[in-house]
Amino acid sequence: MIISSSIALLDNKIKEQFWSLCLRAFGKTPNSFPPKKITISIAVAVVSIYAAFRKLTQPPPQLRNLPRPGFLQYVSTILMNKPYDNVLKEVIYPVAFKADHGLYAAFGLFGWSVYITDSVAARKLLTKTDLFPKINIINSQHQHTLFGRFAVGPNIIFLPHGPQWKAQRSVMNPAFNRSMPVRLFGELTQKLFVQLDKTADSSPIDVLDIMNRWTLDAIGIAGFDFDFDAITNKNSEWVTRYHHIMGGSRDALYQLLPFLESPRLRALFPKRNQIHHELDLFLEKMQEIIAHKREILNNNEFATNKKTNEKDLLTLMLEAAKEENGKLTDEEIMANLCGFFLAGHDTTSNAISYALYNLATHPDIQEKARDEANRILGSEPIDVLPTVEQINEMTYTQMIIKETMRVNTIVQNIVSRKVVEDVDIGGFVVPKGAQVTLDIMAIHRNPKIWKNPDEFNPERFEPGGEAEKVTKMGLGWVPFSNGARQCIGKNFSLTEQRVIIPMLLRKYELSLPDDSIHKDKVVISGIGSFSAVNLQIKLKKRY
Ligand code: HEM
Repeated sequence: MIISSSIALLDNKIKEQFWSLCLRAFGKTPNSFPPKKITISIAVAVVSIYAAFRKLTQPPPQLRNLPRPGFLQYVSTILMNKPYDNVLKEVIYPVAFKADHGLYAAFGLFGWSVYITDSVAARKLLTKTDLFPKINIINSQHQHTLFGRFAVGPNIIFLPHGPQWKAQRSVMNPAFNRSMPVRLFGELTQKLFVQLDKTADSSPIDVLDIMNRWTLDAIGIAGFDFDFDAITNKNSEWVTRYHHIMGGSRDALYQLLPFLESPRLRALFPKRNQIHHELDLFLEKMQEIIAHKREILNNNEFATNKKTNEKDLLTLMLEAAKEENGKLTDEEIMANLCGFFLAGHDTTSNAISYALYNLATHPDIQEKARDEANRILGSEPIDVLPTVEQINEMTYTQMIIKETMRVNTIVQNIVSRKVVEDVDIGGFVVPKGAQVTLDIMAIHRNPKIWKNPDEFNPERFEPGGEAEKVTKMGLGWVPFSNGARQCIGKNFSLTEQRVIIPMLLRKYELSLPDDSIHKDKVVISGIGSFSAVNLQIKLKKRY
C-alpha cells in the first residue's frame, strides 16, 4: 500500500492535478509545473508520515492477535486531558483483563511491547532473566544529551543483563543490605518538623514539595554524604542546580529531538548550554567526593565513625568492592549514584505522599497507626527517633505502606525485556525478538488477582491474609518488580517510609482541606510514573 501510493503520487498526471489544486488553494494560477525535487520530497514526506502512522497504530504481525487499545479511542481520551490512570482503566484494562492470558499489546517508549497483567505470567517474566533480558537502551546519542549524561551511563539500571551488570550488582547488593540509616532519617524528620511547625494549625502543606525536599536530603546524605539542605532551604545553590538538571532531563523538546543537544548545535541554545554546565559542576562535585572517600579508604583510615548501617552508600560500595576484590571505576560509581537519584528520589517522595493521603482520608486507619507508633515509641509529647528494632515491630505501618504501594501506582511498567526464544505466556506464544514488559498498575488493579482492587484496605497484608494467598499463586505485589533485577533500593525506600510515617503521626493529625480536589479519589498526573496533583494536607499539632 505504501509503495503503490508513492507510485501514484509520482504519476505525472496526478502530480499535475495535485499541484494545480495546491496553487489554487493559495490563490495562484497553475502556470508552472513544480520542480521534480519538490515533488519527490513531498512523496517521501507523505510515505514517511504514513509509515510512522502505521508503526504507531499497527503492532508487528505476530502480536496482532493480542487485545490492544483502539488508537482513536486512546488518542481521544488523552486529548480530553483525562488523567492517565483513567485512560488505562477505561480503555486498556477492560480488554486486557477479559483475555485468559491477561496480555495486551501497546506502543510505548521502546516501541511495541506485550504488556503482562497476570500474576503467574509476571512470575515467569521476572524470574527467568536469561529468557527475558532487559533491552539495551544505552546508545551513542546518550553521550551528549542532558538525560543521557546524567543518568544513562554504565549503571545497573540501564546495563543489559550481562557480566558488567552482574559484577556491579554483586558489589552493590552487600552495600544496600548493610545500609539502614534509621538515625539519619529520624534526624531529617526532626529537621522537617521545624519547618512544618511554622504553618501547622494554620495553613495546609504542599505534601509533594515537602516530601521531595526530605527525600532529596535523605538520598544525598545516605547516598554519598552530601547535604543538599533542601529541607531548610529549598532554593539553596545545589537544590536549584539539581532541579535544573532533573527538569531539563525531562524537557519534551530535547527528548523528541535529541540531536539538538549535539555539542555543535547546543551552542545555539544558551539556556540548554547553561544546564549542561550545571551538570558539569554536579558531576565534578561527585568526582571530588569519590576521590576523597577512595583516598581515606586506601590509607586504611575510617571514612566515618558512623555505625555500619548508618554509613553512606558510596562508602559501603567502596568497602564492598575492596572486600570482594571487585572493582568499580569512577565512571561506574558516578553513573550509579546519578541512577540512585533518578530511581530513588521522586519514587519515594511519591510513595510517602500517597501514604499520607490515604491516612488523611481514612481517620480510623490513621488512629490505629498512631496507636501503634505511640505503643512502640512511647506516648510522651516529645520527638522519638525510632531504632531498627522498633520499625521492624511496627507491623501495621508496614501493612499501610504495602497497601499504599499496591493501590497507588508509582512506576507503571518496567523497562521492556527482549524474548530470546519463542515462549508460551499463559497460552499465547510470544515470538522470539518481541518485547515484553510488566504493567505494574494492571497487576495491582486486576480484579482476578485482588478483591475490590480499587479499595484501600491494609488488612489484606495481615499474616494469613489475602496478600499471602495472592503470593502463592504468582507475583501480585510488584511495585519494586521482582527477581534478579528487582529494585536494589527496596529496603532503603521502605526504611525511609517506616521512619517518617510514624514520627509524623505522633506529631500531627492529618486531614484533607474541605475544598480538596482529592476528596473522592487521588487525582494524578504523569505517564509511566505518577504523582498526586497539588496535594495539600492539613496538619494539626499534637505537641
Ligand atoms: C518507592 C520507591 C521505589 C520504587 C517504586 C522503585 C521501583 C523500581 C522498579 C519497578 C524497578 C525495576 C525497573 C526495571 O526492571 O525496569 C527498580 C529498579 C531499580 N531501582 Fe528502584 N524503586 C524505588 C526506590 C529506589 C531507591 C530508593 C533506589 C536507590 C537508592 C532505587 C534504585 C533502583 C535501581 C538501581 C534499580 C535497577 C536495579 C537493576 O536492574 O539491577 N530505587 N525500582
